[in-house]
Amino acid sequence: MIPYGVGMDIGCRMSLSILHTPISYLDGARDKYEKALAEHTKFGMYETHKSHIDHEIFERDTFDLIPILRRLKGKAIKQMGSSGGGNHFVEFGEVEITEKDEQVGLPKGKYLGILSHSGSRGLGAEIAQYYSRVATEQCPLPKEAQNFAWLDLNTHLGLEYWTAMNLAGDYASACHDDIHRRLVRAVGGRVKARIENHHNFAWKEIHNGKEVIVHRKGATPANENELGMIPGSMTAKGFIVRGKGNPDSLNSASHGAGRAFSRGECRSLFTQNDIRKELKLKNVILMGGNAEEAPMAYKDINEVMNSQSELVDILGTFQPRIVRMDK
Ligand SMILES: Nc1nc2c(ncn2[C@@H]2O[C@H](COP(=O)(O)O)[C@@H](O)[C@H]2O)c(=O)[nH]1
Ligand SMILES: [Mn+2]
Repeated sequence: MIPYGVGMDIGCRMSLSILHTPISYLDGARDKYEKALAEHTKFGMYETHKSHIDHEIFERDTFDLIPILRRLKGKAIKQMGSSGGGNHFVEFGEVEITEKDEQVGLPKGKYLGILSHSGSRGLGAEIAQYYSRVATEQCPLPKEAQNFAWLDLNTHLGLEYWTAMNLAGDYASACHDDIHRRLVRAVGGRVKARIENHHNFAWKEIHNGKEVIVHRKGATPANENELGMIPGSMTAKGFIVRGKGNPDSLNSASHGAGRAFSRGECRSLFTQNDIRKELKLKNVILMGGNAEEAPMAYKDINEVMNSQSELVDILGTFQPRIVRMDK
């Protein structure tokens, strides 16, 4: 098990709620939806909600049995329902279901959607840092290969990481549920379907008749019939997908459009004015954000989807309309 192969934000994921609400409500009352994002989402290192939910996850023995988790429990409670910095986002937008699918369970048509992107916050970051360091100590490798240091799952430490990683994944999922619950309570409506997936995580799977640990760092699981959400950018459509279980990609697909420009390049390439123009053109409102996360930073998602037509089927799209990010 390679802790760095899972990534430093364990359980970074996409979660899409599809509401029963007609999409015209969003265009008719943009202020209401903006206000909900301003008041009921929290971002970055310092913002947290005033009230916290009693989530089942905090009752788990795991938090008491592993010393690093015992220390991190208080922080995890405080950060529940918040999102990270950088390109983590929460947005309202337009879902269009273009193919009928039993698991999605919705007729073709347009719906109001909430899409969130974030991970396991301080909890996952500290788990990742701690066990990456431990793996490096356990498994001396040449300097240039140190990120590949592993922990054997048949050892105490390996099992500890596996347990902590799974807890961080469940915590990330619970954070998204809390984000969506707060927003739905603020704007009203009912959730008809939820499509979500981790894109930084590891799973025990059978490939070529053998049990292996598949590390997906920046990849969407695309096992046969598995649903997932692949975003584009804050101005481009994202895609609701169903995996084809293609063994050539170890049943995986891309987890987004991916960057065309690094954060450093974005700082010198794009001005606030360029971003404002692009947002206006695509009729998207942005709250927060900066040049590093500019929509022009990303590749063309349509080209990316065309290149992975052997990995996933497309069931629908999500067009962001109001986007909130950290400042
Ligand atoms: N709907 C939105 N999608 C976005 C936005 N900014 C980036 N993106 C897409 O998400 C993935 C996430 O990549 P990660 O490596 O940080 O997990 C990225 O590749 C883009 O396709 C946004 O504001 N809204
Ligand atoms: Mn991510």
